Amino acid sequence: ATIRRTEPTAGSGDSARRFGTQRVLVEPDAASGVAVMKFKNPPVNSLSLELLTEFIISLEKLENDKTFRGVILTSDCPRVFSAGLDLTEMCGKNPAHYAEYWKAVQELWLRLYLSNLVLIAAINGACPAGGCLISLTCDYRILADNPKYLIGLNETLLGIVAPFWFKDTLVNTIGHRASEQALQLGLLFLPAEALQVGLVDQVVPEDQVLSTALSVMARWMAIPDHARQLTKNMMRKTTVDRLVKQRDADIQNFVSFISRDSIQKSLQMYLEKLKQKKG
Ligand SMILES: CCCCCCCC/C=C\CC(=O)SCCNC(=O)CCNC(=O)[C@H](O)C(C)(C)COP(=O)(O)OP(=O)(O)OC[C@H]1O[C@@H](n2cnc3c(N)ncnc32)[C@H](O)[C@@H]1OP(=O)(O)O
Repeated sequence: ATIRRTEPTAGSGDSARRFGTQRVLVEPDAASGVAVMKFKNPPVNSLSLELLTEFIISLEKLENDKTFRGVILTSDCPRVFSAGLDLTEMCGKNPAHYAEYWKAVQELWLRLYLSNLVLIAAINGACPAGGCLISLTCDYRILADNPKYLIGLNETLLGIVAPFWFKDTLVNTIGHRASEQALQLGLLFLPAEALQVGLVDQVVPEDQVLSTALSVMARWMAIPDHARQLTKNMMRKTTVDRLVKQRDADIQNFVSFISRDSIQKSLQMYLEKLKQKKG
């Protein structure tokens, strides 16, 4: 994928210190050691191969810069945090493309789930499927209180199956029984329900999502990094190792599953339904 980096804006002030790429804006605050990373892939921040690649690059840059200890993930697109994996990347393409795409999805998850940074999701919009997965990799989730901002792993509604590492990430967050129901039914939770089941940690008025994320971040950053990082590693490494051990097999499973005629038909019908919703 071609990556176009955004140039720093001329002049002084915050905008002058922004960096990032075309689809991932990074607003760094060196004084606090916190960066706000905003997805900007209109209209719905679907996780295209380009967005995944740019996300990985921006994250790596922040991980390697010792100035930064915390990152807030949020959306630059109104009303949507992320619509999840880009369905057009999984429809009508060839097996090599599916393999490349899935490898990028795995890579992002691996890097996020064991990131040394404190990651906080400031969920300012709808958050289905892959969008929910990204938020689940964070250390803390804050969701805007809006009945349109549904969150969950709704894969079964599309006729597809969340892979084991999506499932593991959910189970680690809300437990086995709640995950069993949520995954089989493809549940998309309202904010209050998401809070009740433990899918998010806080629900706040829409205009307070970012400020809440910044105050929560201060609390997490008060903990010595080495102790927090080792603890995070202890909690998450087994889950990550499961995928690392069978990464290639997982890609092969994805490619053969997604290439099935029946799955292609289901995805195409789902995309059609999304488009018809407007008309
Ligand atoms: C053995 C291993 C097997 C592994 C199997 C595969 C596992 C796959 C795992 C992951 C699953 C996913 O992440 S799949 C994606 C699931 N996502 C969704 O179901 C969300 C779909 N989108 C919506 O519900 C809505 O778009 C929204 C609530 C997010 C926003 O609604 P809004 O009304 O604001 O916008 P529109 O619906 O009008 O959409 C605008 C525009 O965007 C297109 N669109 C939406 N979502 C996607 C998407 N995920 N990918 C690609 N394109 C998407 C939509 O069609 C509209 O397009 P047009 O403007 O051209 O009409």
